[in-house]
Amino acid sequence: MAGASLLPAKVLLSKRVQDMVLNGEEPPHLYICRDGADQTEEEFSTLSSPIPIIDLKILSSSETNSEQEAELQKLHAALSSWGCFQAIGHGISRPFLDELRQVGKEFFEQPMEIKKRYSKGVEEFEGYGADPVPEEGQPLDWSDRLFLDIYPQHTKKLKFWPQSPTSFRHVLEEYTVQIKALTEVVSKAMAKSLNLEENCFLDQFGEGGPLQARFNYYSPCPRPELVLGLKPHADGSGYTIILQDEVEGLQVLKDEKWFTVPTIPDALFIVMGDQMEIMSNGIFKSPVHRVVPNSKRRRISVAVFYTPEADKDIGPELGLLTNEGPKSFKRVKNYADTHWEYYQRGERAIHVAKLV
Ligand SMILES: O=C(O)CCC(=O)C(=O)O
Ligand SMILES: [Fe+2]
Repeated sequence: MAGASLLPAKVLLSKRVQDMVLNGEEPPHLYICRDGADQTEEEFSTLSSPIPIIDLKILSSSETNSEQEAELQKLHAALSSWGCFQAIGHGISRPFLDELRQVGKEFFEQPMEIKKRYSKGVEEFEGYGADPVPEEGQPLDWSDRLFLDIYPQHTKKLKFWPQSPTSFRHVLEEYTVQIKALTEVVSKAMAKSLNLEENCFLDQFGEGGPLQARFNYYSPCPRPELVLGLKPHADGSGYTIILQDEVEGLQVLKDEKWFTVPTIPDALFIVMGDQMEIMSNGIFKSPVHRVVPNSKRRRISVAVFYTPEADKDIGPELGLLTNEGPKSFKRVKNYADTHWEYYQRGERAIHVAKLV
């Protein structure tokens, strides 16, 4: 144990957190990033309620009525203050969401030798493992992941797609179809909430705007106050759609306080990434969020990142640029790569696109 805690990041990241927990190991030093002195558990739970809930069913109807107008205003308010919302009425059935949670759980709960068939290299993104080695001095996340490119079709690398549980591939393919449809509804609603032409964001993403899925497995931690399941960050995506299980852990930073995202079984949590903040000229916020571990229960989530096509220039929608609201961001390309460089250092990247 004592020896294990001095291992370098590269070696630690070639081990799975899940294995350390099964072996009864305490977090090695490179995972330790907190002294347990931030907000208490009680404070988190009392702050858990105000994250807005938006009914996408109301927003997906093509005819505009007063109910839709009110929901669009709610969406606009949610994204300009929180940068995130709980989506209900999204049309993906509860039994299907349960199936996705189930195949994710079954994958991680298999013996290590089966999971290792889908292993990534420590410097790679795709496959089973942990994030690539961060820069020196950066803490490691108390979690394991399975990261997969899921759309467009030609980007899929099936060697990383689990064959067990046997329904994994089929369920993820079906989820991809449903999420792709959802991105259309959400992107159009966001445009309408800003009084823009409804396809404007979809055009910026491009038809081939990639979708990438990350199955996150947060093992319980014997010293939860010392580590994080996922360090504080804002996403580099356009936006991210997160399916949680019944265990809380995701928190969003607002007004310098951490708010726990409640678990709602049939809701999808949608959080803006930096590229949506840029495209909305800063009206929508890309919030910092993190995952705190639990001492007893494991938590699973499935995050799908929706990102503009890599080579496409994106920038603030012209319809938002007025004398009162001058251009706040320049046009950028391949922002996800820049975001990653900064993420590795524990920093945000959005300033690179900012016009002062
Ligand atoms: O596990 C979660 O709920 C959040 C995941 C997340 O923020 C991410 O993968 O970027
Ligand atoms: Fe995130």
